[in-house]
Amino acid sequence: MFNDHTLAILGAGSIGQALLGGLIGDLLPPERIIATRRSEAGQAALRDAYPDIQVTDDNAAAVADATIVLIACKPYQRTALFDAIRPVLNNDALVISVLAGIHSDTLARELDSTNPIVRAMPNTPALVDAGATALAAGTTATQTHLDLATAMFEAVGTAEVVSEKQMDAVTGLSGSGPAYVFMFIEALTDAGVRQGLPRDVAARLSTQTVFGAAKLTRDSGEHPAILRDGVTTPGGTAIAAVSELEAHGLRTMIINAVETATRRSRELNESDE
Ligand SMILES: NC(=O)C1=CN([C@@H]2O[C@H](COP(=O)(O)OP(=O)(O)OC[C@H]3O[C@@H](n4cnc5c(N)ncnc54)[C@H](OP(=O)(O)O)[C@@H]3O)[C@@H](O)[C@H]2O)C=CC1
Ligand SMILES: O=C(O)[C@@H]1CCC=N1
Repeated sequence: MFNDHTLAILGAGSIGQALLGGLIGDLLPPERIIATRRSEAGQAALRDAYPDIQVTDDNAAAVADATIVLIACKPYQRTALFDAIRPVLNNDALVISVLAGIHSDTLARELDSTNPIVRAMPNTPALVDAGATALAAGTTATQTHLDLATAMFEAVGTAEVVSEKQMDAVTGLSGSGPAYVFMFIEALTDAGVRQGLPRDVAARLSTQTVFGAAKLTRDSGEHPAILRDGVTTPGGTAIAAVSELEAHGLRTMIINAVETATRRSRELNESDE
């Protein structure tokens, strides 16, 4: 599938490198990958971690021979990057954007191109090959382009195809979701410390509890409410805590948080902030 392809990763920070780590060697040989960063320090770190790929700060040179161009800078950093690549982007190169909120028609207009565009919304667990990515094809992308982009993100976790309209919700849920789960793990750890557990013990127990509960949900295919019922002995400890969480509106809090993040994703297409 990737036999004839050359990949340019423009803005290889956290997300760009997560993908790089999964692709290198398995799907693409390192000599057909080129990655860009602005800073000297960033480029040096890339060269250290991936000595066999090409690293540069020259985005125009990076896209000159690329058949797949992954745009992985922050949304507000894209103007300078687009100015650099606009004159030299190959017309038929597949452009994959992970920029939160930015629509494919906005990207096409800003790049002044009819290139096939696929949007992807990964998340940081891609760094450990446990990412959750949703992908949406822009109007000029074919099924082949979507399949190619999907295969890239499947190298670092799971991938779902959605409509472009659903991308803001995905950004609020799984794109931003690790932040909420990290907060939960931190809070659970503090709760253990509050009850007298040593912090390192509490941290290991809370992390493994979240990991185990996620794995059980995924592997069993059971509804989470059924699994929760399995933990709650009548008159026992877990139901006492569940009642406390319900009283404080855990469910509503999460629904509202995802709604706020989804709205913020929508706003990003309209602003440069
Ligand atoms: N972090 C997350 O959880 C997620 C992020 N995203 C999206 O992924 C994108 C990247 O986020 P993330 O990886 O966290 O951000 P990072 O800041 O880690 O990475 C962005 C990189 O872009 C580089 N960069 C900026 N401008 C240029 C330029 N003109 N030329 C070359 N390199 C450039 C920066 O390099 P330098 O540091 O050298 O200046 C930086 O390393 C964003 O658009 C975000 O919306 C999507 C899903 C999840
Ligand atoms: O906060 C952000 O903009 C990025 C996009 C998804 C997760 N983090």
